[in-house]
Amino acid sequence: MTDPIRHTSTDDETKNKKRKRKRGKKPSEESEPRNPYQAQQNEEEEKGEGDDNNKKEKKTKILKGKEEANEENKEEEAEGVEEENKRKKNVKRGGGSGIMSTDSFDSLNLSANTFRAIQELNFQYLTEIQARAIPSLLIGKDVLGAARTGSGKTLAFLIPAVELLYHIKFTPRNGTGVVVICPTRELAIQTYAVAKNLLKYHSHTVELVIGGAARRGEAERLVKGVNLLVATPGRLLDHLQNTKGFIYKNLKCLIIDEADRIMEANFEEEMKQIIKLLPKKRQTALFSATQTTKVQDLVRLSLKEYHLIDVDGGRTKVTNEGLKQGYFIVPSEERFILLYSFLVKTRSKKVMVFFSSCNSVKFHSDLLRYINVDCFDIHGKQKQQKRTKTFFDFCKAEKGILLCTDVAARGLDIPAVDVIVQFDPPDDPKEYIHRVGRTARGEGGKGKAFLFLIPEEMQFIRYLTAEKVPVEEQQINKNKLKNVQSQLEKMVEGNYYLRQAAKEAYKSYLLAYNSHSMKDIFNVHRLDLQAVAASFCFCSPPKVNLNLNSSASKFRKKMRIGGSRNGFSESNPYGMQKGRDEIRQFVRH
Ligand SMILES: Nc1ncnc2c1ncn2[C@@H]1O[C@H](COP(=O)(O)OP(=O)(O)OP(=O)(O)O)[C@@H](O)[C@H]1O
Repeated sequence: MTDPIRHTSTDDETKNKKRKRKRGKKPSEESEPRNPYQAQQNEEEEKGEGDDNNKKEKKTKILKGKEEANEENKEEEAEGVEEENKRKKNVKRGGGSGIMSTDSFDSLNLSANTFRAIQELNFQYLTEIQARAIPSLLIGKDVLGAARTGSGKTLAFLIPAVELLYHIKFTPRNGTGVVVICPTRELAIQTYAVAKNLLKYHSHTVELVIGGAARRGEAERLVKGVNLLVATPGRLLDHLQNTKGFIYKNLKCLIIDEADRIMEANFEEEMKQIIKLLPKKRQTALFSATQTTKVQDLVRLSLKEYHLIDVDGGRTKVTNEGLKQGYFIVPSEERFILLYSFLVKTRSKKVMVFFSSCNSVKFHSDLLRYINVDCFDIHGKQKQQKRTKTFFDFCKAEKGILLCTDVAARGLDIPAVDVIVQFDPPDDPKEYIHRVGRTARGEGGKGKAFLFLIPEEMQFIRYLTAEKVPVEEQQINKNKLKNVQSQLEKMVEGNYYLRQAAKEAYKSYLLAYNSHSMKDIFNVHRLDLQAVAASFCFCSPPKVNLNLNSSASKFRKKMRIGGSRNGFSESNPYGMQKGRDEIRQFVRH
């Protein structure tokens, strides 16, 4: 069969657009809280410090000489210093719009081995969250850390974790001293890679335990002694309960990344059990870009006296400076056509497209490939090996399209993503923030994000605005939309596999819609099924067994028990959160 809407790739761009992250520019002149472990540092470090001191002494002499020669400039300099101090005051405590602080890594007095690993990353200055969280964690405080996406939270908790292991001289015989819990396997893989890098010059052991991986190999490594363990909740609990010889009684520090996500319904129970099993006498750190009341539950459950570090409190917007955000109001039947036209236009870019279900990712990736739009796809129904390979391949790619579910919404630090498309809307504004946070990361990062909404969903913008997310409507140039609907319909009709995939995707779209947490906006009963079917390339709605009414009535019943029909109010702008009986995140329909 010939492809009716094949497009050529002869105009493939050759631009090499590797972007380097900008770094902080000015060194700090303020003295830093001293690392309490400093006195214990070993000979190797002392030698390093000795060299440093010599250099510092030399530098001071040169500066002194210069000062004497420039007596007359002193006044000007003093003014300059005052200006600089004012500027620093702003930047240091979040007054600036960037993410960097003026503190450098050498001000932290880290062990030579950690410092060397950081130097190799070419990082010189701390980000704001690092400048504020690391000193507190180094002195053993519990921390609840909030800072926008892409602002360096990973190092903010991993550096103190590594320093802790170093200073208490943990060896494999001591078992696990630090556990880091991440909500998704890919995020755990990424965090493990950063931890491994930081530990490069240390002798401590680091391991990863995640669902979908070979459990036995993990167990064997745990028994040998893993000092820093990165894990997803389910697999961690499994090992805590079932792996004999896994020593966790010496645990000194528990770190929970994406803390609000970790407390979503499908992890909450596991987290409670994990916390019950782990030693009570330990340090705990919770981090996320977004906080919810659920985080407060976790705080009560796991933190003692803690430092609340909210870097972005008081900002007028919660998303990154370099991020331009827009939304399209597009009728259901034109959604795929708009996406297709958009992806063809942005072929030279690195784009992530979010869907509400695994089946939808699967169908759309099959369909796009079929019409010669190459793409990656990642979702929870794939084997872990494939997921991991896709993740790394997309990380390495300079351009390309990744279709994904919210499994890729949190924490992933994929280099140089240009555009985020939310083809299906997120479950709430917080998930929106995490999705768009996959671009414009780090200091000076730039990117674009586009949200697709059907006219019935327009109210969602109100909730984004209330959460300080600046979005602007984008006009659709109808002349630029590819006129391929009838060809697509014929193509899907004529291909058994595509037709089946389309049917599954259509069904999953409706089920995901039905389980949306903001039901007053995303009401499945208001959808025009003919138009929805068209967006899945059907000329009329396919027959699928949904039983939406029964789930909807179950939902309504639950809400009545809760005492409120919709739960909307000023203080609860999303409504219906507490009583929701179906969790849409990571849907596996
Ligand atoms: N001090 C630093 N200087 C320069 N770049 C840094 C620094 N610290 C971290 N980065 C880089 O910034 C990027 C974002 O960091 P990270 O992934 O830790 O963000 P995050 O705050 O955890 O984001 P998210 O909320 O999305 O999980 C990474 O590529 C990281 O290597």
